[in-house]
Amino acid sequence: MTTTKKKLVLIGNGMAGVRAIEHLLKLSPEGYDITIFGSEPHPNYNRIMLSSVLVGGADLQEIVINDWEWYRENNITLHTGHKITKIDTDRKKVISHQGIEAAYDTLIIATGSNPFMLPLPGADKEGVIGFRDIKDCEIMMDTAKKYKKAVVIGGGLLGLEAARGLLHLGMEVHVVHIHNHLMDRQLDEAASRMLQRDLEAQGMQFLLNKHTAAIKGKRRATGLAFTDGTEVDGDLVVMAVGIRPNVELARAAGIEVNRGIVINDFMQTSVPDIYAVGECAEHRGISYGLVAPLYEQGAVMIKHLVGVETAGYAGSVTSTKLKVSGVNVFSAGRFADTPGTRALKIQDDLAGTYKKIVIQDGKLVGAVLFGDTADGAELFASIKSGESIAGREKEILLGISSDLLGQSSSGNSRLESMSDDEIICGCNGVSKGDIGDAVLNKGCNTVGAIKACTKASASCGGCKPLVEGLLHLYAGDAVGETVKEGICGCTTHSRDEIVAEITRMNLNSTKEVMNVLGWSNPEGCTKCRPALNYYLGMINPEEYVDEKESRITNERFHGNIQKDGTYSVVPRIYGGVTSPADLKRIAEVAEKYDVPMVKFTGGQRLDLLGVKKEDLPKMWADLDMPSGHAYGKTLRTVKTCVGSTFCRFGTQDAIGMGIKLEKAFEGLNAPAKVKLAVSGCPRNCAEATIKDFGVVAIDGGWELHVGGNGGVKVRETDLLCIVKTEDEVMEWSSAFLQLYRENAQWNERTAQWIERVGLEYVKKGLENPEDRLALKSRIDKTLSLTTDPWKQIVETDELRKNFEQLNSAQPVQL
Ligand SMILES: Cc1cc2nc3c(=O)[nH]c(=O)nc-3n(C[C@H](O)[C@H](O)[C@H](O)COP(=O)(O)OP(=O)(O)OC[C@H]3O[C@@H](n4cnc5c(N)ncnc54)[C@H](O)[C@@H]3O)c2cc1C
Ligand SMILES: NC(=O)c1ccc[n+]([C@@H]2O[C@H](COP(=O)([O-])OP(=O)(O)OC[C@H]3O[C@@H](n4cnc5c(N)ncnc54)[C@H](O)[C@@H]3O)[C@@H](O)[C@H]2O)c1
Ligand code: SF4
Ligand code: FES
Repeated sequence: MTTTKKKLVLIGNGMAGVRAIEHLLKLSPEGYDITIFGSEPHPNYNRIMLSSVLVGGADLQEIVINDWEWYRENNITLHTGHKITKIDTDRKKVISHQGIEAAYDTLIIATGSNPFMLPLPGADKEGVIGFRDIKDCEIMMDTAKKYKKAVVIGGGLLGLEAARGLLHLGMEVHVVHIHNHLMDRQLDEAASRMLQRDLEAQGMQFLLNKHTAAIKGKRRATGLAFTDGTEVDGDLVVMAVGIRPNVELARAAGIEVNRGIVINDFMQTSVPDIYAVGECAEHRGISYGLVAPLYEQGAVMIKHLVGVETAGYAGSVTSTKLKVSGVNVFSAGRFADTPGTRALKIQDDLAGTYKKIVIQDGKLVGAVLFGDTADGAELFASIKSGESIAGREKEILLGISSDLLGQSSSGNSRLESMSDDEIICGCNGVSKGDIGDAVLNKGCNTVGAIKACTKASASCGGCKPLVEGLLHLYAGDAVGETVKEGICGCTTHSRDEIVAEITRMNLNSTKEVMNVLGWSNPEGCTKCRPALNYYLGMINPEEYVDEKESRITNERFHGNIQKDGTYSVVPRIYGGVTSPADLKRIAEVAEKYDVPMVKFTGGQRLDLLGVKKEDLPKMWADLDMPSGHAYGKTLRTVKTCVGSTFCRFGTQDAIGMGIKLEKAFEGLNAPAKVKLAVSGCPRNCAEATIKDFGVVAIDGGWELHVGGNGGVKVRETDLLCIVKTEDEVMEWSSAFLQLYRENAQWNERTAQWIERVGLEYVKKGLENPEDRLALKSRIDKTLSLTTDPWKQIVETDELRKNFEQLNSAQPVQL
């Protein structure tokens, strides 16, 4: 007899909700039919890491916690970009704004928070944002390309991390704070002043004790006006003044709501079969805004749901660490001096360190650290344990980091006596047991390996001392050498070592490389898998079979995914020269498939935007034009000016040269995208001097320029050499691109590569004609094997079926 599974619906595809589902899958893998609705168009990602994305420490792909594959593998029905607008508690179903309905036996609400947007005059202007999601991050990155000045309102954790990111993006940043010291919710004044001084040294500017009265500007924000009559300029205003639990949906459904959705110790709301977890919930009067307590709530909730005996959730003590590089700040528990508490402080202005511990009834109840935060994890463990520190206060104040494996008052090592369930890494919900498993069963013998395997210490880094302590506890003498930086957390091998080993041992699959070179994470990650796939193809173009599944998402779909989940289709238009017939065909296809926007790109071609993924192969077939590879790490465009064909200044045929180059290099796999341009005279209308390879015609020849970039960090090219003939242009461009392909790191643009290795290195590599010809013959071999991906899919039944299967899955936007 088949038993029907219970239906579980989760509203909110964020950190707390999906973490709870992970627990459910462990405890009751077959018990529930799970449906998840998320209003963002992304799979579950690590919101914490948005701060790292802004400072270039991670890219959006790297912050995905569970990719689309995970949902599929676990038979979870996922609706991204679907906001639930109604919970019908009588009929036990939820309804999305697009009208999708899903019935539930159990409902979990995990809708998180909304940034609190100060209701100031002008708050609705363009350029006024919060900092909460990928969209906000993208707006900041885009704005920094066009504007120079940013103002952040709020000098808390979020505001300072946003400000650091904007500084990194090249903006001038003012932080406006309502109190007289920063991070007033986490730090006392002494620590806060030290923090301010260090952040000022990084270029951040502060306006303290300021009350914003209005946002200036007409359509777009241009700055702030304060109640004291002063003003500050800013083309971007980021509000980071706290968050508000997202409760409207629950309130409208008649669920009891206070500040957050009111829950009991098992995360049950006032309505039967409806739970709430995460920032949207309020437990014993507290709505938490950090992941560690939310993960704790989720674990208890799921045990309760599946009937595993558990104590109720009793609330959490929290700790925070500011994620700004070059500044170490830690705060935990009740850090303020209040009646009944005693505080011990030590401040070293020379070393720039500060430490305060707060004691009540012989127990540690709070701590603030600045400058040296190594003791943070241990202090936090002591606060949580509630152990007596009577008689040891000064010892603790003077430094207990060496005490990690020392004796606690109970006589056991504190780390040893922790239970396996205890969370070590709050940011990633990694327990002591998970770390033990990584060391004892998965061969991790360095902190880097544990990080790659479990994600412990991968976000704020605050737990690193505890992870180190546990590593020593479990591995003893087998602890590995201090880890040297590998290409990602899965390995300690550098790019050069990997390429050398692939060549030496003739390795020919990503799996083989990972096995042979002892990857700590046998599946690899989004950083190393595409890199290995590229290196293998670059070294062995004839034998290596490209692994589609190791490619970045856009390359798997042969189109750029847009923020609404649709795709863009950009056919190749060699040198920017088109014909009436091609234009007609593009227009017909655009009409036939209801393409919402047709746009000229900066690379002189047409972009059909907003294409449904199921229409892609049909459109490619109807267009019958090669892919423009607008999505890949490959040759993008060759921009040309009209050159001598029509322009009276032109000295050479720029169009002809450009088309020749584009036809030669289209489809070439490269470490990163590659853009070329050809100008017909030094007036340089094709902007060749901000391209990876730029060709500028001069009287009787061509200047060849390399390493330019026009993106976030504009870089003018370096002059490589001057040549006379078109054949020489082809020879030098081929040799240059192959040298770059063979030597650059994965994801490294030519501009970064040349800055790293130096122009002299490049010139040396190319100066000898024999070397040039050898490089050219290697690139020619690779180029002879390239095929047009659209055509291949259109014409090959099996590939088309594979694509359709990929298609029926969720899009991968990150
Ligand atoms: C930049 C930044 C840095 C941070 N750094 C840290 C840190 O270092 N350490 C730390 O502990 N915490 C940090 N946090 C806080 C942490 O990210 C949050 O506490 C955590 O993400 C909350 O998880 P949640 O699931 O409750 O909410 P969320 O992760 O916000 O998930 C809620 C999801 O529900 C969706 N949703 C809402 N309403 C609906 C609806 N009606 N229908 C469908 N979907 C809906 C939302 O779109 C969202 O995707 C940071 C937050 C930010 C923004
Ligand atoms: N490293 C981390 O742990 C981290 C990083 C980012 C965000 N977060 C979490 O995200 C959430 C949001 O962070 P947040 O910093 O916005 O919240 P917050 O409440 O911690 O800080 C907001 C700050 O803004 C100030 N403020 C309030 N009104 C103001 C006004 N009108 N003008 C100027 N300043 C004003 C407050 O004094 C406060 O210091 C929090 O839950 C936080 O814990 C954590
Ligand atoms: S670069 Fe020279 S040849 Fe080309 S369009 Fe400009 S002026 Fe004319
Ligand atoms: S606690 Fe933040 S990375 Fe572990």
